[in-house]
Amino acid sequence: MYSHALLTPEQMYRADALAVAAGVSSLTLMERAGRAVAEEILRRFGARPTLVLCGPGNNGGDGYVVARLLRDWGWPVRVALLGETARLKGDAAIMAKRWGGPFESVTSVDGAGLIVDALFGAGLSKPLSDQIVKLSSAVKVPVVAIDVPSGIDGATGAARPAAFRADLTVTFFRKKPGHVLMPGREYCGETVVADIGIPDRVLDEIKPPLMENFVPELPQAGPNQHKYRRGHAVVVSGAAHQTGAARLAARSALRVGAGLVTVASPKAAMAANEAHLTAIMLAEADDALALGRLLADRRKNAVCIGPAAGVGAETRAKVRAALASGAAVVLDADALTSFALAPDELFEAIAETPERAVVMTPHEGEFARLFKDLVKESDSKCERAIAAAKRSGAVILLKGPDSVAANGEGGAIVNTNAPPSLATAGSGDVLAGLLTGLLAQGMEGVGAAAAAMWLHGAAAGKFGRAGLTAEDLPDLISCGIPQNPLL
Ligand SMILES: NC(=O)C1=CN([C@@H]2O[C@H](COP(=O)(O)OP(=O)(O)OC[C@H]3O[C@@H](n4cnc5c(N)ncnc54)[C@H](O)[C@@H]3O)[C@@H](O)[C@H]2O)[C@@H](O)CC1
Ligand SMILES: Nc1ncnc2c1ncn2[C@@H]1O[C@H](COP(=O)(O)OP(=O)(O)O)[C@@H](O)[C@H]1O
Ligand SMILES: [K+]
Repeated sequence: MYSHALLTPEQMYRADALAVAAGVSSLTLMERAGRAVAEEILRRFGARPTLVLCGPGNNGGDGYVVARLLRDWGWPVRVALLGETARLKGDAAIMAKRWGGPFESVTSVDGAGLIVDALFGAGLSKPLSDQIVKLSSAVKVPVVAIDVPSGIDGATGAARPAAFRADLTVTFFRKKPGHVLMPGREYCGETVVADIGIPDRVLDEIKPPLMENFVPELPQAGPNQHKYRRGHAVVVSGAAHQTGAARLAARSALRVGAGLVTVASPKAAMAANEAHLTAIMLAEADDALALGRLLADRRKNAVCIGPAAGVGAETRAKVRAALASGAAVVLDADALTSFALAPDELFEAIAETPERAVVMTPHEGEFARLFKDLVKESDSKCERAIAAAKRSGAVILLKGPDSVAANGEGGAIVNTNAPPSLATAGSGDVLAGLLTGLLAQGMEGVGAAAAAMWLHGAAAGKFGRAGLTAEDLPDLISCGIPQNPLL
């Protein structure tokens, strides 16, 4: 448990304090932190002139340890201090003394072949000064950041207002949200988590509600499996000239293991759908009433509405019919936009049957339409998704390079395996279909959302760097997952 937890800087301070209370000295933690960074440097770089930029707090303290060890191992090392040695306190002051070498002031990065960024870590409390911003943009050599690249907010991943661009970031015990949320993830380069001896059991007290996504445990078909036991997913088709999105979703639902999948089609779109469907079934549902009748068959236990559904009253009525059916519901794209002028109507309809799963899959634009006041940049993507889940009564899968799945209990999972090739038309439809197929197989809301995000990213990852189209994705989904690169 908690092996993929993300700790905010505050929770990390708590973990630190609990470890100290359990008998590990804070100076030992700092020594191990610095040693872990120095060892990672040694693994990747040959000896070269190294400049360690140290800030006024414990991040700087870790920096002195790195400087001392690299120097003792024969590297040419310089230390630059932001502030004065006389003002250093506690463990950082002790480690500065142990370094024992000269201190320069933080003015330039000239002459360095490697920069160790130990300016600010968890304690970043205000925006970087103009001088540091300038310095960060002047760096042309590899950067190894201690804990987080200076300027990145560990809680949100935001750059305040700029940050060092690291090739390698070494953090301790667990990652922070800022390591996985954008833009922080990009600024970190490769992120390594080092064990510095903080016992895992401190997490039983902290109970961190955020985590990084990981290889999902998927429903398994046993030898006595029967297609009706694997769920029946329904995907609502758009109008005659907008049927492709629903078929992408339907194909993905089938591929991910739903026993049966039916496309519920308007009468005028039946011919187009019929021409393209084979294993997937087709049923006519011309309006909300007909959709309600189709979903009255309780074996149809998960329904997806939104991909190219059309924006307006008809889609709103179909959403209400889906929500009233008792099946698990995935609301995507047009199903969300259709409620832009009256989001509370949607939330009230969801509240009528609180026991079944509803998952909404907005991208940032759709999110802003439904949750106008939850778009403040100062809030982390996790906080925004959690607030939206609490308000709407649905699981929120807020998409992007760092998709977040959140539930109303305050938990959130950040996905990190999605390559940028997924930014292609129709890939969201595939995600919605995967989610529907997993819900049909009985997965609960946030678990299904996390698994769908992971499968989606893994499928795209199997393709080359360019050329991926949404049509390729369903065929790249294999549920015998390859080894997770994150583990
Ligand atoms: N488990 C832990 O929590 C451990 C933490 N360690 C290190 O300790 C660090 C946290 O140390 P601190 O709490 O001292 O925090 P930092 O060293 O990150 O920064 C705090 C200091 O920087 C100043 N400051 C913050 N933002 C500034 C800005 N933009 N411009 C100028 N000054 C600014 C603050 O006033 C304070 O003096 C971690 O990032 C990590 O590197 C390690 O020593 C090992 C264990
Ligand atoms: N830069 C990116 N890196 C990784 N994944 C991305 C990126 N941009 C978009 N995605 C993913 O691609 C999908 C796009 O969905 P969406 O915005 O609904 O597009 P569409 O409506 O065209 O299908 C989402 O799952 C999103 O998380
Ligand atoms: K740093």
